[in-house]
Amino acid sequence: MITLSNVSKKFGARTVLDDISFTVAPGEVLVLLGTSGSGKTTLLRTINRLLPVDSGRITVKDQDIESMAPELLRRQMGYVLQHHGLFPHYTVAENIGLVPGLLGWDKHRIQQRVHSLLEKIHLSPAEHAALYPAQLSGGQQQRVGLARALAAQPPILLMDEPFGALDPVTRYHVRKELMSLDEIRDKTIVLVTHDVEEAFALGHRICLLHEGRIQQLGRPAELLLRPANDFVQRFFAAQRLSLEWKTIDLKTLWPYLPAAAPDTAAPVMHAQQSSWDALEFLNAHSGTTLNIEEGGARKSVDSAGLINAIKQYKEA
Ligand SMILES: Nc1ncnc2c1ncn2[C@@H]1O[C@H](COP(=O)(O)OP(=O)(O)OP(=O)(O)O)[C@@H](O)[C@H]1O
Repeated sequence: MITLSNVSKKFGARTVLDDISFTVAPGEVLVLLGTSGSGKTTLLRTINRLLPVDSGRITVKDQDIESMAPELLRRQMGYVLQHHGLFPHYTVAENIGLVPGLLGWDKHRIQQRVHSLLEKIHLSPAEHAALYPAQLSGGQQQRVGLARALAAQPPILLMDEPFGALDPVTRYHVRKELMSLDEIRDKTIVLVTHDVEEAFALGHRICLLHEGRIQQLGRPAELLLRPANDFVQRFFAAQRLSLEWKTIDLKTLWPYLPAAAPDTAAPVMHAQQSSWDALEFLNAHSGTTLNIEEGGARKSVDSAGLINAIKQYKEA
């Protein structure tokens, strides 16, 4: 869907993107992660031609973006910003209906789309459509920012720290709710964050950048368990333990779970869930066991058995 080949960019004498190549598959969520100033936003902005590259090539659906009119390119890409980027003097409905209006949709169709999006993001058309952005909470503004990006149904979403302006609790809830919307599910998404937990929660793959260079690009578990270099290793060091538990699902642990007879009274968790989910459950219900179900088979495990299984998996 999106391919970058040897993309480089300088600001003055400073190289901010250095020979970046990757492909984002249709329906994939690629997270650009890295320290401040590593080039994440610059990279995102080259994809919709808000910034020109010095060398290299970017294609969207196999078409070189340089050969496309910027407006046509941007129609395929919703853009979500940290500070929502809503127009302060437009109402919520006008902000969301902006792009469909530019595309010449008729008024009735725009109104229907705005109402349906407001309902999806859990705002009430009657209560919120006529308000101005300043009359909304930060979380509500961020929802409207996403609705605006989705309005004309672009196949691609570019998201720059979309939850970055929210406090940690609101951030977690808004993120969970918005990223599970049906409308989001089939989008191809490139999302910038500096939040490691967020990258692991949202990314099918993570591209870790440092000083404009890709340090490693791969599935979250690959970066964590097979770091390509010392930088990658150090980057995740502080959160390594909890990330490991979140990254390793119960299916992966299956061979190391004790082959105990299932406790018929114990609650059941499907093996697609993470070992973190199982650990949290067992911690919250001390003394209990949990039945893990995988392809019709069940194994029974307690906290000690789970910790032991992780240990064996990592040693294997
Ligand atoms: N328009 C510009 N002119 C000159 N330098 C710029 C410009 N935009 C960004 N830079 C520089 O390019 C480097 C990369 O910036 P960028 O915003 O892409 O980093 P980032 O990884 O998104 O950082 P952050 O997480 O802090 O937003 C930084 O050193 C920044 O100062």
